[in-house]
Amino acid sequence: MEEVRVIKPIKKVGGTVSLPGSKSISNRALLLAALSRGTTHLKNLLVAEDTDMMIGALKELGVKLEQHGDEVIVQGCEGNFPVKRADLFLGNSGTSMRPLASALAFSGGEYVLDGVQRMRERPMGHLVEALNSIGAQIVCLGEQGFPPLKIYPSTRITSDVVHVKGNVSSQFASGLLMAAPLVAPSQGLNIIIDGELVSSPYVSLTCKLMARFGVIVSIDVETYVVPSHPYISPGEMMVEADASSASYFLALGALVGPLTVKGVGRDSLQGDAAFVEYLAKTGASVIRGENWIKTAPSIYGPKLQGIDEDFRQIPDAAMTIAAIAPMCEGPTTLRGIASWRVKETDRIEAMAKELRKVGCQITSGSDWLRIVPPEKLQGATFDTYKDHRMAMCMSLIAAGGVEVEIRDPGCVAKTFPDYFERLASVIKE
Ligand SMILES: O=C(O)C1=C[C@@H](OP(=O)(O)O)[C@@H](O)[C@H](O)C1
Ligand SMILES: C=C(OP(=O)(O)O)C(=O)O
Repeated sequence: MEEVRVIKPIKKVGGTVSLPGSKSISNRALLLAALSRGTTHLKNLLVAEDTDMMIGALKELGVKLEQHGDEVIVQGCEGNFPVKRADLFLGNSGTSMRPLASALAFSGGEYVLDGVQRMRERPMGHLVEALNSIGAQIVCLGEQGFPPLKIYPSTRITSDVVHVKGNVSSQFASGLLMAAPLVAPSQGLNIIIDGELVSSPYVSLTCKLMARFGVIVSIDVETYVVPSHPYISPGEMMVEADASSASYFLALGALVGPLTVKGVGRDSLQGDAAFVEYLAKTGASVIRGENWIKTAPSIYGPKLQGIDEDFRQIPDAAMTIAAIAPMCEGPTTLRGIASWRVKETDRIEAMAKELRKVGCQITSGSDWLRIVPPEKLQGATFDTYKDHRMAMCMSLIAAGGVEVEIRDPGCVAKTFPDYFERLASVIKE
């Protein structure tokens, strides 16, 4: 029988919650540590499915890596992976698939990169085209433009300029950036992002982390100039808490708080830390410290207000805004969310379907979603589409004072295995 998690109506939350490490930082740090000269000691690393995928792949590639819970010690191999032939299974982890494809493209080995069925439906075409345009030899073994990928040995970059499209996933640009310093020609590699760049804070995050490993990228409008330079391990690195995971608790604080999250704050490297700026527009009270954020209900009225905003910079945390929309006064419109359609599931479709169950009126288009809250919220049993964020988002509906059931709650393991336990720990009534 399929497992279901029942969440009783949540009337009040309180206290402080600490959160697991950032997925985006953890997977970048693991790869950069492997590409580095020297040993890196990573602390507060996320321990979840997505980081298991990256760690498993690096081990298969012969990287020496020791893990003790959320601490990992990586012996860098300077990009010269000891294992030259391997089949890598990367689950549904975009932050493993796209960066590893790039890092292995010029490593002189022969590799197959594959994942679960949904990963086979998530686009890779722009990245494969970009890599092949500068001398990589990558073919898509199934449908063109999608995994599984076969990487044939190549070591030589044939140009100092590469173009990559930015409108589908920023992970293509991030992958190219991280791979570039070890294979760039002596004058450097110019990575030009063509067209709009979605999820741009993740590319800034990539550059900031590359800098921690000794490589400085210079940016001139849409051109990223990456020097030919080895990565040097910073020795030790502390991973900050995951800002996307924080969004569920920050939303709860705004609905029935106050609640404080620890480990992410004003000085965060992550784009999703800006989630609270959108939350504040609903009228929620937000206070930020260096590495903590506290939210509480609005001081202006009994309900938060629906908002109409462009969310292309924070696609993951944007889902949390959609999830609280049924409890807001007036409609909420999310724009700039086309990338939702190619993530763990088609998140626009999934969100529309599930929010209708609680009585919302929903309209949507290729890159937008409009949610009109019901007069009276209904409890529901939610499907989660093997999407960790659908499960976490739908749990928030209980803060509207109704009982909810979450099907396949275990899918949160992708980025937040003990989400429901941490949720239970902040519920006061
Ligand atoms: O680079 C990253 O760490 C990520 C980039 C975003 O993806 P897209 O760039 O595909 O929107 C985000 O949704 C994903 O969870 C993590
Ligand atoms: C889109 C996501 O993941 P991925 O890193 O697989 O792209 C996500 O975590 O919401």
